Amino acid sequence: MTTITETKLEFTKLGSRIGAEIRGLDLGAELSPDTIAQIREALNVHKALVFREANVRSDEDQVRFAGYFGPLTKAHPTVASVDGKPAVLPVDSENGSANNWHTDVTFVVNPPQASTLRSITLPAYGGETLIASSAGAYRDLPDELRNFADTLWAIHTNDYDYSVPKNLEHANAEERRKEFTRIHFETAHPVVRVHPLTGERGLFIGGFAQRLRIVGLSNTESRDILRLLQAYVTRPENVVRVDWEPDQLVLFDNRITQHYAPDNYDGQPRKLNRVTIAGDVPVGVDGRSSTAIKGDSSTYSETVVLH
Ligand SMILES: O=C(O)CCC(=O)C(=O)O
Ligand SMILES: [Fe+2]
Repeated sequence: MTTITETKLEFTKLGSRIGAEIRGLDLGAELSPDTIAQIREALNVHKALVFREANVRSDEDQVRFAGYFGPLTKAHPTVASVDGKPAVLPVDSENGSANNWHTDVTFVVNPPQASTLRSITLPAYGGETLIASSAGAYRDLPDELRNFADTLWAIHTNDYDYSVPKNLEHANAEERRKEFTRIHFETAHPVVRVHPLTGERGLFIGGFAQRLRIVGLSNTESRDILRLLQAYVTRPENVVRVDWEPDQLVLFDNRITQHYAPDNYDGQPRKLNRVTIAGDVPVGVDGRSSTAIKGDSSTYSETVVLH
């Protein structure tokens, strides 16, 4: 009888709280179920995984890789995909930079469980992606504040300009904004989300969380509370700064992280493609699930047929 010994993947940690990397894993080839299980396990622990020299050279490679972790979403609820590739969202500096802390697509009731980004065109300097552990942030809260956060709910909406170029001279800024908000979504999510695979708790807020659902609290007051909680997410200890190389893929757990793409490359071209894996409806510490207020996300969540 032959025993197949599977290789143990060696991820190197990039910090104590978030991030690990591996060099030379061939994502251009099919991965075995054991390898996929090891990657999922590493994702549960490290929350953001960097695959360098990954032999990931096409949208097909990226789509196949993302598909190992679950059905894919459409590229975006409102923004157009790469031509003929319904699951692939172009992330192009021509259209601005996501230089705002956010968790992907939290304005819908079932945001992606995980996101992948693949390098295509890189600037000579800058252009990193910062990824933060919202679990580290939750653990850092003083007890009283943590108990308070456990009780809170926030309204997330896309009617907010996080990805729109701030430079008004930018020719298509208004057009981009119209596309981004062409369907108006609003969803109530618990501020503290329990991760369905690990049970770990994290602050589930970010740029689309625009106000708290507390009767009698003004919008300004509720934003002040969100700002206070958000400051724990972006503490340097909770953040990994991922630099980009050609042929690189980054996979992050969108249920327990936020990210930010600094606009620090002086207008040089920068292109990545994004593919997201469909997610579950978040659940708070008391077991209650998120609820949609505005916007039908069912077409977004319809899974994309893979080729
Ligand atoms: O450009 C990046 O590094 C991240 C892009 C991003 O956050 C997004 O497209 O949602
Ligand atoms: Fe994003």
